[in-house]
Amino acid sequence: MNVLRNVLSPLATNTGAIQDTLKLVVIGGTVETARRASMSAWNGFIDSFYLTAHFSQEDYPYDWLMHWLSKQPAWGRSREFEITTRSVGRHGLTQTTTGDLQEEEDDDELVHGRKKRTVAFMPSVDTTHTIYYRGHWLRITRSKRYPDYGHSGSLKIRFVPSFSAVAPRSSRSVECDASRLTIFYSVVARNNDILKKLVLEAKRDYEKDAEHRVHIFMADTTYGCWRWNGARQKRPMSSIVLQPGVKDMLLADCKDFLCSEEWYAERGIPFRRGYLLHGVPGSGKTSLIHSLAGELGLDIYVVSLSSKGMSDNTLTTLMGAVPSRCILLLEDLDAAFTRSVSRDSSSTGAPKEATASTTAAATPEVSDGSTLSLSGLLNSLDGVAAAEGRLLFATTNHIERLDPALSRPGRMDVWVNFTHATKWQAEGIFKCFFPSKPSPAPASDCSDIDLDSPDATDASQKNLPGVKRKSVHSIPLLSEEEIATLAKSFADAIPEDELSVAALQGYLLKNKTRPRESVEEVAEWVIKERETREKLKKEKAEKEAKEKKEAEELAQKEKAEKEAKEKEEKETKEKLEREERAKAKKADTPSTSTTVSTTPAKSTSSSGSESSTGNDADGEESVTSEEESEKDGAKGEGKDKWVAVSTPATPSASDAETSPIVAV
Ligand SMILES: Nc1ncnc2c1ncn2[C@@H]1O[C@H](COP(=O)(O)OP(=O)(O)OP(=O)(O)O)[C@@H](O)[C@H]1O
Repeated sequence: MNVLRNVLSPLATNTGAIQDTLKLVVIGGTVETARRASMSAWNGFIDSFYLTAHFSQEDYPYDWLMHWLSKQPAWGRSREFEITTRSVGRHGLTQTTTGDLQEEEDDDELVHGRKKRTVAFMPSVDTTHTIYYRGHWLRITRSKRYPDYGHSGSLKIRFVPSFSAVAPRSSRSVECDASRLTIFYSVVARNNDILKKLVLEAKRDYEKDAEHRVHIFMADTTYGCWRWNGARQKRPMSSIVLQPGVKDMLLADCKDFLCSEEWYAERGIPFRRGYLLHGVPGSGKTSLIHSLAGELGLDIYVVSLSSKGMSDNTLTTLMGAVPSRCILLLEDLDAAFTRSVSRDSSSTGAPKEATASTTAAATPEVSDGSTLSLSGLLNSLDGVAAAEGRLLFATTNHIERLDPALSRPGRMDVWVNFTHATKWQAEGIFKCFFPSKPSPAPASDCSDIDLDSPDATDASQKNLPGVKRKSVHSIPLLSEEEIATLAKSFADAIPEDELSVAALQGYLLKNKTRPRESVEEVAEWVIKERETREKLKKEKAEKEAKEKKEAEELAQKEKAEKEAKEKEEKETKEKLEREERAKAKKADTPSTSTTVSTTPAKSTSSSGSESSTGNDADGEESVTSEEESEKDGAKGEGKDKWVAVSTPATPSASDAETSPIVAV
């Protein structure tokens, strides 16, 4: 008791101080709580005047707004922002910049042969910017949002491109990030009209910029999603040289399909259309699809069925995520089940485990983890989850290798055969390369025209979109008649259906400033081309023969090794078995009878047989025992033969009676 009193006594004397401290704590806490409450009330009050719109990175409006933002002059006054030379938004439009940088940069100029990069200002992540727009102050916050993992505990992260996914055009790989970006737009306004106006303006602006481009999306088999892969300049249909009527037929068919949704719905036909472009390599299949996409204003979604990690599920997911109006491109359909990018004879193209007559699921397990089956492919193309309104284009170099189920009408409605260049095509491509007068078509196709040339009389051409103001190459512009004559001579020198259009293009590219010479030298080139092809063919055949021989030799060697190994294993096994039997035999011998009978073999010949019938049920073992005994005996050659016999540990009376064995 005294001890306790001693402990508490100092406290009792300081009671006043403690009380004061407690008062201070209570008052301080109350004041802080009141301050926080009032702050949040004030913020809530202020926020109640704001309209806030959220734009998520997964959807198109996000791109529109990012595109719009990158063009806002307000960035000139901003104190925190990101500067990027990368294209802006998922759709990667190259933006013009604002302010001083734009004046200093000239996008068209080349520096040491490389194009100058355009610089764009972007809102940095997790900062709030204020922009004045049509009499309103907009508060803009771009922030990262991490996926909601749900309550089930099963975590499924959907990977979406991070902002840095706006990759350079040349890049095929796009950075992935588990987070998504969101933009919040807050504006003080009575109704949401101002936000609607903003979104519409951003959309219009964006679409205007997108007008001259075709956006390419690639299938990402790792995450089962689409990745933006670049925006390409539209290719005019006129730059594709095909037999007369083919382009027009395809274009008309596509247009007709795109405006026939109701017609399909009324008849209960799935609103899809498939085009199979088949034929030799370098004949313009892919180019035509790009050109059609540009003409129809559609994006292209590319799937390579032979890509690593492709499976039925992944393909179904991808097909389900394709937007309603687009071109879905299945490249190299024949390589779908071979996991081979090569198109030589070793690439069968046909499903390995499904014959052409069956559509049964064949799931070839291959080392790269791809488990795409034919039925999986068919289901994803026209199953319940497949998108409506898409134009499916499939290309193949080996139509004969396709499963009929894949190419039947309903899946592939229109087939177009692409052959080697005809004379007609040769003439056409020559004219495309050497136009007789400046063409308004984009410079990347056939109009690499030097407008500084004295022949470029039409000054107005200089302002045409897509026409470069300066060209590195000066192409002489010939008269229409001369071009026609040259084109005719060129076509005459080209053998019908022997060389690919791509090969002709390659030749003309080398001679793009020499139209006359290109015609003079074309016959020689054709001979060289034939020789080269023959040489390549021969080399290929030799290589294949060598590879085949090596493979056969290897197979034989492996077989011989395998056989030798098997033989060795068999012998080892037999030896072990023999040893085990001998051991077992010895183990059967009673420990007390370790004494070895030294009865001469002569006199125990009968006892030996008796031992096999007496103690051993197993005659075989007895024989072995005898054999071993013989072996032992053989060691003492010239002596009498001795056999070892044994007696049970505790011989029964009957045994004692019958056993002829005498332990010495
Ligand atoms: N008919 C054509 N008209 C114009 N250019 C063509 C034509 N065919 C091929 N080319 C040119 O040849 C090149 C290769 O063409 P493209 O890739 O379209 O051929 P492809 O048939 O798809 O070949 P592959 O089967 O190997 O994929 C392109 O640069 C293209 O400009």
